[in-house]
Amino acid sequence: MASADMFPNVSFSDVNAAASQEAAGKAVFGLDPASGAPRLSLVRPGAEQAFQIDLSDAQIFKLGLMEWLCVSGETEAKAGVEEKLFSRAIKVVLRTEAESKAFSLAFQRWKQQTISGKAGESLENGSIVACKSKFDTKIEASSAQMYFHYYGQLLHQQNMLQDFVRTGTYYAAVMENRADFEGKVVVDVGAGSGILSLFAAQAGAKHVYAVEASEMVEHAQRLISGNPSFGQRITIIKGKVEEVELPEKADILISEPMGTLLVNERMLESYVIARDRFLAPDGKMFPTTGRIHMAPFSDEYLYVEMANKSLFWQQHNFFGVDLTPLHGSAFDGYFSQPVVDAFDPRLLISQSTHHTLDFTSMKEEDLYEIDIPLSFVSSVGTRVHGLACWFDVLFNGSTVQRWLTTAPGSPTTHWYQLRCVLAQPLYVMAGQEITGRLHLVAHSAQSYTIYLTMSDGILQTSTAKLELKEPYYRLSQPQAYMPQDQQQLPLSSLQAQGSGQQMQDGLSPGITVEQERDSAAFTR
Ligand SMILES: C[S@@+](CC[C@H](N)C(=O)[O-])C[C@H]1O[C@@H](n2cnc3c(N)ncnc32)[C@H](O)[C@@H]1O
Repeated sequence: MASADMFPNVSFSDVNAAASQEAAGKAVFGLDPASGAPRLSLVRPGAEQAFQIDLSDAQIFKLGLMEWLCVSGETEAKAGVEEKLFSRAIKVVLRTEAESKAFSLAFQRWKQQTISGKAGESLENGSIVACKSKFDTKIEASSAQMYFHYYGQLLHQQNMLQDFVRTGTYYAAVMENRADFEGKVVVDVGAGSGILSLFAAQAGAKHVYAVEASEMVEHAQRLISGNPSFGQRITIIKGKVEEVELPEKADILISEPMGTLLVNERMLESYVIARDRFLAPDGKMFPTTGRIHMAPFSDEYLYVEMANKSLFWQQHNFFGVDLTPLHGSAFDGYFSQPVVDAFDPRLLISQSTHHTLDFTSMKEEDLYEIDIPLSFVSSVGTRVHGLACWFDVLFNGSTVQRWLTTAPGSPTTHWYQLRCVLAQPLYVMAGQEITGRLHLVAHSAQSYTIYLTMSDGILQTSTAKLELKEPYYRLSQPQAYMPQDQQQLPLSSLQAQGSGQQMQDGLSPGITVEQERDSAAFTR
């Protein structure tokens, strides 16, 4: 397949070389992984790199119907005068006129990515007319690199595929709604291994464009080729959905853009951008809407476990060193980590509330800051240790509406649930109102800072600032549920354990040994 980014059958030669030899191979447009600058690579079979052209200072000249001269320039100061030296000129020959035209368009499009300011910004010698893609202007390059590296590995795709609740629900949602796929053009937004594209093709899609930015495309291509009865109707396109061009509009988008707390990874923004770029008016989206659910919880064990972690810093004589000056910071640090685990829903002390995101109508900017007012009525008199959150998404099919839920008490998914724990718990009575605010602010490392306020409306208000990108994965065997009145780990017992001697194994009685989940560079 010849896409705008890769031309598999070209021949090329170095015009400058004394004994120039024509070589056959492929031409690939992409970004230099080190500098991020756009470049054209001409590669011989066996992946031997022949030439690399930096597009930021390159021009293209038409030599014939299918022949182009790519000239990359270098500026050199000679005797104080800037002189343009043409360091290299490569002749590229395409196979067909159509390919030749696509090659020239791709050259211009990739060259435009050189300009990295904001559109409309003025420079000394004019104003910027093109800009970095929406993704690149929002997201730090180092975060994106780590993110796509993570998804480029089969083990992480396998982790998602093996989440049977997730993958099975997608399969059911597609198969039960064949009418939404049969004879339709589908775009798979962030295709990964290509699994959802294969589901759409199984449901009778006319054609599926599988867009994926990571190196996973190579594996996806093999998976699709190995399933030829469906694979023939799937085209894999390497690139970000913010950047690639598709030849036609889609009738339906399918994607799995959900992270922890629904919004982590900021991929929902890419899903909304893909809607605006690729979806025909009245097209469908699978999933269609998402909801963040929230409820206050009481979990003395969890609270004590978290507070215990910082007791290490209460030692006055650690190899002769007083560690206590750092205890406060360590305590704050542990409570800035949202806890990811599967908890017993009986720990919730009120009905949950939810905040809905309608993927079909929301603006991408709506995801930059999400502000949710909280109001609950406690069903028991207890200590409130924080806010528990989970999410669900709806596949609003023409035939069947299907929900994928990550709620506590439902079959566990790889997202588990998320709890924001207050360093200062509140005490409430049965029937008392709990109010507050959950404020999520997106940042350039593809995640959110969480600001939580909870109040009993009279005397006590507790606040927390948490980093969604750095959760505490508290995963072990399912946590045993202990009724509220039997949770006997008051804070006073904590303080009693403060000596170095008692802290040697770092555990307190009754607390489950946690098992940190694979702490990969990027976790969902
Ligand atoms: C959660 S995975 C889902 C993979 C696959 N659709 C599935 O359901 O198993 C999200 C995928 O989207 C890709 N992705 C994320 N943001 C993207 C973007 N802006 N453009 C293209 N691909 C993106 C990631 O590399 C990753 O493979």
